[in-house]
Amino acid sequence: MSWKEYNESLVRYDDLGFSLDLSLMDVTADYKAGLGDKITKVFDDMVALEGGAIANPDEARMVGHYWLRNPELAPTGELKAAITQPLKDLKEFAEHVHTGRVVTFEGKIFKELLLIGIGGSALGPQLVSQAIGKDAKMKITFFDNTDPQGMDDTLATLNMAETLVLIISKSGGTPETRNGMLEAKAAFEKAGIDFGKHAVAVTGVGSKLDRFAEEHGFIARFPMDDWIGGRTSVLSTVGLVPAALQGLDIDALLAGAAAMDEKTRSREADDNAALQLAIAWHKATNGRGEKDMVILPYKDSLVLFSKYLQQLVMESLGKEKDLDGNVVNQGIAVYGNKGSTDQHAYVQQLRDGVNNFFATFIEVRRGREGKSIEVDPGNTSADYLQGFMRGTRGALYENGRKSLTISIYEVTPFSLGMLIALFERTVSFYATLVNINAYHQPGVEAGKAAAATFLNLLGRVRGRLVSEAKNADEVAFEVDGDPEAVYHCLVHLANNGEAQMSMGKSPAEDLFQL
Ligand SMILES: O=P(O)(O)OC[C@H]1O[C@](O)(CO)[C@@H](O)[C@@H]1O
Repeated sequence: MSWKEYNESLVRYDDLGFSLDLSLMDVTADYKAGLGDKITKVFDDMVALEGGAIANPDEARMVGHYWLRNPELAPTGELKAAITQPLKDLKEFAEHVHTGRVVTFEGKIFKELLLIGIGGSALGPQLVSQAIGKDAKMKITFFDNTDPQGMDDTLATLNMAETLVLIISKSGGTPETRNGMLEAKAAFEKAGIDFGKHAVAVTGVGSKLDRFAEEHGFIARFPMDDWIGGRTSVLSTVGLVPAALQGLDIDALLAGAAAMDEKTRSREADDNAALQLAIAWHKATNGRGEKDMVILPYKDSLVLFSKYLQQLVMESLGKEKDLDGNVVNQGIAVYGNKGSTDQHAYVQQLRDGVNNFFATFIEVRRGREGKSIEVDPGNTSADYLQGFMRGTRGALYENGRKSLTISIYEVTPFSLGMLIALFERTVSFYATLVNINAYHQPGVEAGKAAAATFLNLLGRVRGRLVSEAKNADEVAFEVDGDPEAVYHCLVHLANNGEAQMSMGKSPAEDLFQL
């Protein structure tokens, strides 16, 4: 670590108040030179992707999230209109909600939002509201799971009579989101509210959700296009409808992303933060995901950034095969929370334990608006936050642990847009470096199919319960199922009031009856 390396490795965008310090990643000029041809391909692939090539060969889709903040880039007028028109519509809709032209079932102003979605249809909106939503016009809560207790707990915090429900699902067929919507609908109806008059859908045109919304007279429907992936959808209708309803500055969010896109579109490799970051990931992980990425924003409002990046990075890069069909089992594991809090949790292991990670510090230069008190002579809380961040970087490096530091001036819609765009493009670049498709998610389908098989078995097991006690082997024989899977069905039914269970000495001896 040296002053010279710091100066030489820094990518600084003074006009954006942004810098990326890679001096503690030890990426040498020779390493970069060794990636020469791949770097040319990185730029060529990006030109093709932004030009509307089929960048997701498996699903024969274009990948157009970069157009969302610069619709002029969209390859056709039709695609451009598919961005600009919904943007205009959603702004107008938010204004109508705020000014009372769109009102509740009882003719009152909507004051709260309940967003129902999962994965990319929730994580982006959650990040945005946590990061920049402190003065939001409408309070927002989320259903992002099919946990019934979680939904009950969330519903209990709402004033349903004043709540607008946003159901967000690109495919319109995701079971967790469908369940959440049906649960909310039942709760609203129980409270005497016409659900459709409180509901808005963001989904693909013609999807199951779209049809449901039409049939149930939803107040509004916003389209989500197939050329936007869920994990890169935060700057589409998915993120912008809730953000506009919260009264957040969506133009600044988009402008921040557009500004970072502009900088990182440059073929000047040394001045391209996304490229330098992708190369640093490659060096740290040996291009094979050998190290995990620990995200440490030193700012409470960015606490969800690691969760957001977890999906963006892991769903994009976690792939079994490369583009030539070779088994490569790629990916980079992402976790984190915030500093300095994590110094009192897992940073001990980072410093002294297994060296299987590289850290990403996110520095927010300004501590707070206005004056600070001195917490001890001469020092403020912000001084401490900075001290802990600088100290941790140094302590990690001393022990051979790599880190990089991204600095922004403060967390604003603009800077959040920049950060989102930076990581989106870094993921695109890295995917080219390691020759994988970042834009499909075949692995998720396996879990969905297995869940459907379990639900089918559960239905059959449920039908075999009688007043006479049976063990799992007996029921398994009757339904022609695997005894362990049948046992879990029986335990589930017993724990949810649909069966009685008496414990034996082992699961095989447990008995179940109606
Ligand atoms: O918006 P949808 O279609 O409900 O999908 C939600 C999430 O599910 C996934 O498709 C994975 O199952 C994610 O990629 C996506 O963000």
